[in-house]
Amino acid sequence: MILLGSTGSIGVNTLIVAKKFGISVEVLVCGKNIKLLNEQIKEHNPKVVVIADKEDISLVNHSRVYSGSEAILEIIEDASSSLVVNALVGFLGLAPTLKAIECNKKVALANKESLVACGAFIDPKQIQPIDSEHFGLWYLLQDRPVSKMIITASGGAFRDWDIKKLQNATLADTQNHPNWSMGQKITIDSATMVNKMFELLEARWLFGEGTNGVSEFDAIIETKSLIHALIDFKDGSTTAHLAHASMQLPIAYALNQKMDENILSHVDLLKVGSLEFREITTDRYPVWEIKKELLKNPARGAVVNAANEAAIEKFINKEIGFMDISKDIIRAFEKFTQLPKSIEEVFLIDEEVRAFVKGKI
Ligand SMILES: NC(=O)C1=CN([C@@H]2O[C@H](COP(=O)(O)OP(=O)(O)OC[C@H]3O[C@@H](n4cnc5c(N)ncnc54)[C@H](OP(=O)(O)O)[C@@H]3O)[C@@H](O)[C@H]2O)C=CC1
Ligand SMILES: CC(=O)[C@@H](O)[C@H](O)COP(=O)(O)O
Ligand SMILES: [Mn+2]
Repeated sequence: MILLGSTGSIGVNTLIVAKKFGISVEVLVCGKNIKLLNEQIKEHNPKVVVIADKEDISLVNHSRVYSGSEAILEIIEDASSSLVVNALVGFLGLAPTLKAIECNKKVALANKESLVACGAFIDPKQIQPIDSEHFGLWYLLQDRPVSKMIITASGGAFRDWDIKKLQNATLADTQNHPNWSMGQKITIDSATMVNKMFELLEARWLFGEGTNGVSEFDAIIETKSLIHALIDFKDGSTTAHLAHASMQLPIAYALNQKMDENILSHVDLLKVGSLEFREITTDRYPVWEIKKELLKNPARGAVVNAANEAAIEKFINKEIGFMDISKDIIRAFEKFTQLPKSIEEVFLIDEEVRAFVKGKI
């Protein structure tokens, strides 16, 4: 397989699962964590590696090392593996997703930003979702009419905070996720609830298309992250996908569709005792205000994604407070209303929205 983002949270879990199933690793791609990359090279013996910066090439213990985003695309084209696991973070993951699809490779997709920004131009048949909620929906889906798909949110780091204190929350505060251990950006997205908004879009692109496409999607908070997805069927039944909070189960299915062995221990409901559900409210999660409008026009995800990435950059640089991330997103959403008509337009909108949020236009 080709693994993009090998040193991240999903990347590391992917290598654990690949080892368990004896899946060979042809290409490793990462950013700046050369120390971990060197350990991965020793253990998985890839044929080629790609890193972010040219200056770091000499630090990598491998004879075939390339750098930069163009090199990622070239390697996807040249490599013989038919499976690309995309665990890059952010909009930079989109071009590799598109390249893998163009090369007719199967994409095991963790990089949700690909679908959020460009779902209108991606054929869901070429995607196997790694995101836990979409894996849950895929797992639950049967040949029966569905009335609604529901995904769950943990509520993020600030679900129990006094709302008045949220504006002054720090980057370190955002990283205290109650249930999952994940990369920095998605953990911020979880705290703003942008992650769940993105996941509604992801669900819409994956399951909302075609003649039997589902027309209603929503999210609720389940504080223990044991239920990941629910499906309301037209007949009045609701089914739920329960599993412990580990990405190894979705990854295992993405790498190996036939699963006849145990990956996780079962959830013991007697030990769990009780579950708590909460509504996602706009006072704590202001970005939820645009949910309805966004789901009506999911191609506007390109705007929301770009605004979110630019606002997060400002938050990390301490130029804005935590609640301003959502304000910036809403401001951009109100200003940019055009729908991209092509992939090229997605990239143009992305550039323009970033410039707007950063105050350059
Ligand atoms: N973590 C999770 O449980 C889940 C994550 N996702 C999604 O999966 C994706 C990855 O998330 P996660 O693993 O948490 O993120 P991380 O931040 O942990 O990992 C990101 C990976 O991308 C690499 N990377 C960053 N910039 C570059 C670059 N310029 N060139 C090459 N590689 C680069 C990083 O390399 P390095 O560290 O070496 O700089 C790292 O390997 C995100 O889209 C996220 O939303 C979805 C569901 C669950
Ligand atoms: C593991 C996974 O799929 C994440 O997307 C997770 O759902 C994030 O947690 P939140 O529910 O807090 O957004
Ligand atoms: Mn998720």
